[in-house]
Amino acid sequence: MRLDTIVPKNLICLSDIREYEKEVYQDKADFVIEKKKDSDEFEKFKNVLKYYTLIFDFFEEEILVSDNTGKILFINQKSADVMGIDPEDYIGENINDLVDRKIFNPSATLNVLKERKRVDLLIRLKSGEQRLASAVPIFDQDGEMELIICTSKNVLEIVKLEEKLERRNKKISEQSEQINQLQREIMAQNNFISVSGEMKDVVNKVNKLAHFDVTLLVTGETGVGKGVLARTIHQISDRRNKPFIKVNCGLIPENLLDSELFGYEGGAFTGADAKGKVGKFELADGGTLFLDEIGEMPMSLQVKLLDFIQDKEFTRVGGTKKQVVDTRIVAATNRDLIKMVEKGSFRKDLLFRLNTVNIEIPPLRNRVEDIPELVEHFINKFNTKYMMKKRIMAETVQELLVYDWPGNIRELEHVIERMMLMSDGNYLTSEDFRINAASRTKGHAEAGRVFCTGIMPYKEAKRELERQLILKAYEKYRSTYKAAESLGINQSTVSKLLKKYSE
Ligand SMILES: Nc1ncnc2c1ncn2[C@@H]1O[C@H](COP(=O)(O)OP(=O)(O)OP(=O)(O)O)[C@@H](O)[C@H]1O
Repeated sequence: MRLDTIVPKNLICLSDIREYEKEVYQDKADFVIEKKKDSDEFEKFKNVLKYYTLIFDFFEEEILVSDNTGKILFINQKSADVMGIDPEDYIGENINDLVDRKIFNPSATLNVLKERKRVDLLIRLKSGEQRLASAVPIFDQDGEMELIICTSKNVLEIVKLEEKLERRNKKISEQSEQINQLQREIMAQNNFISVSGEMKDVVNKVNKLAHFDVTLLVTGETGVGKGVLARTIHQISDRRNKPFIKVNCGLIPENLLDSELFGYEGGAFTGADAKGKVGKFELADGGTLFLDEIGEMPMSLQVKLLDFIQDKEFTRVGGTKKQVVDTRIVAATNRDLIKMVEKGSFRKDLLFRLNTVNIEIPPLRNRVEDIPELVEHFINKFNTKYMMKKRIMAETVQELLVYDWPGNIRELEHVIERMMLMSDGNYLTSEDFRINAASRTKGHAEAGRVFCTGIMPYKEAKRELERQLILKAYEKYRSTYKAAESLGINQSTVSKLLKKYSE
């Protein structure tokens, strides 16, 4: 409700309102009624006046309104209390009188009268207390100054608030420094190397996202570090003291994956434990479930996973009761899930759910600045492991920088290990690299030959050949389907053998 719609038109300034109010309270209603005969309007006005007086008196801020000559029109209760005066004694007086009586000094209102613009200044009250006064001029339609509204507040309170704010900001920055420190320590503990700008961007993204309970999808070629990153995310997150459970969806045969992930009730199927079994989702309750090679997950389980992401509940195999767990999902893949959706082998709705936030780790060839530090890290690691004291020639590092690294960091790690084991001297040379680099071994594989270098029991040799073939194919493709295709066998055989030889 606007005041000017209620207040009779001839009562336009606050001094008139105050007068009007006086008339009301002094029972001189005749005068008012004579001014405006409509008694309904008068009643409405009386109420509005009452409300506005109440509202202004309720304000914590001190308010003093004067006209364009400095004549005081209105003083709210808080202002009167602070100045130690009775408003009635001063309504109609000039601001100068208050200044002369040293009720306060200087006056922001008097400054506005001179400057015709907003004035903020520190004033001192008779009590010696300081206040911050802000006075603003109000102009009419013709640009004439009509009113000056002056508000003032306790400086001490402002200072106290500022100090409080400063203390809080300091605490926040200390806390965020502690978080940064923790993040740096975790990265260091995990030997997570990120020298390049590309990897620094990844680390920044992880640091921002780790604390939010959002499902994450980590993508990148094989061996770029998706697994290490998933563990790092868990350790940075507030779930760090709860379990981190990893499941490689490509390593577990399709028919077992459901019960592995979601568990089963006693006697759910032939051969099942009579007591039932808790699945990985439950084991990871409160923590993180890392679903590696998510692209290998069968369609039937994709639906179940999608339901879980949406509702945080699932049913064990052979059960009917809904299990509710607080498990965060971090998934990873080196496959192109968009293409898989197009081909119909991955659910579009699941991809959308997983892809809410995607962290893409670039291949090593696109962030060669990381190579020298990674090389140093792996040399130290294998020196400790094999009790060696080997180092690398600068020119060898140069060669490592220009190599393509199709198997990324995992390949680099294996090449360094091979070089260290096979080299004769204490310095790894370019020759060592050329002999042990993956491109060399690739040559043999492409030739499709297997050499026997000695005699051993037939069964043992067959088993060893099978083990090497399966692990090599999987290491190269990181997909049981692709590995199966390259070996000319079916995917379930690859899954079964991988499980057998990975244990
Ligand atoms: N930033 C890094 N700093 C140090 N070591 C790393 C880094 N990233 C990866 N590694 C190392 O490289 C190897 C491969 O990493 P990881 O298994 O996480 O790769 P991945 O992308 O999950 O591979 P895949 O797709 O084949 O499962 C591991 O030994 C890991 O410790």
